[in-house]
Amino acid sequence: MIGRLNHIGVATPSIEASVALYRDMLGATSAGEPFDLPAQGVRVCFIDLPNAQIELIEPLGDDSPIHGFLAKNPKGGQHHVCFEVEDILGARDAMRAKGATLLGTGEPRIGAHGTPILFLHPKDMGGVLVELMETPKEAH
Ligand SMILES: CC[C@H](C(=O)O)C(=O)SCCNC(=O)CCNC(=O)[C@H](O)C(C)(C)COP(=O)(O)OP(=O)(O)OC[C@H]1O[C@@H](n2cnc3c(N)ncnc32)[C@H](O)[C@@H]1OP(=O)(O)O
Ligand SMILES: [Co+2]
Repeated sequence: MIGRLNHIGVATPSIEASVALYRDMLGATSAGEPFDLPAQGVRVCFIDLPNAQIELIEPLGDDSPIHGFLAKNPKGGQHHVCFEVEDILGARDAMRAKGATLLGTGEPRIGAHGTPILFLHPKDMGGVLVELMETPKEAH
């Protein structure tokens, strides 16, 4: 069911500091412009890699879903992995049937790439917060 790895989500207290870290330590120089996703409670910045992206995420607003993570991991850390799927609703129903816990209402929301996304609770996914993202149509 899952397709390519789209991105690795990395939570950080400072996107600016993390962009500098990835640039200076790892030579990752292709960071895009940061942008806010108020509906998702995060500020986002993508670092392009040859085969995927690093998604740097910073809390945005008091209700950000990553405040808890950063309280436990003040320097930030690997937060989630995002896999592409062809059909987000089909994937949702299949995961639900297999006993995965869908986060939020279970209805897809629009993510940082402008396509529908869902999250699966880490407790059912071997301790990994899994994001499913519908493959952008132009990618077909
Ligand atoms: C959407 C824009 C962008 C995109 O790609 O398009 C993004 O990806 S933004 C990403 C930020 N948004 C989300 O993460 C939404 C889904 N996340 C959540 O709903 C919460 O973060 C949740 C429920 C996973 C955790 O919430 P919280 O930290 O407040 O709850 P707890 O502290 O009670 O944690 C419960 C349990 O889960 C473990 N946990 C928490 N976060 C993670 C994580 N990132 N990876 C692995 N495990 C995680 C935590 O340690 C607790 O475990 P326990 O054994 O019960 O102590
Ligand atoms: Co993500």
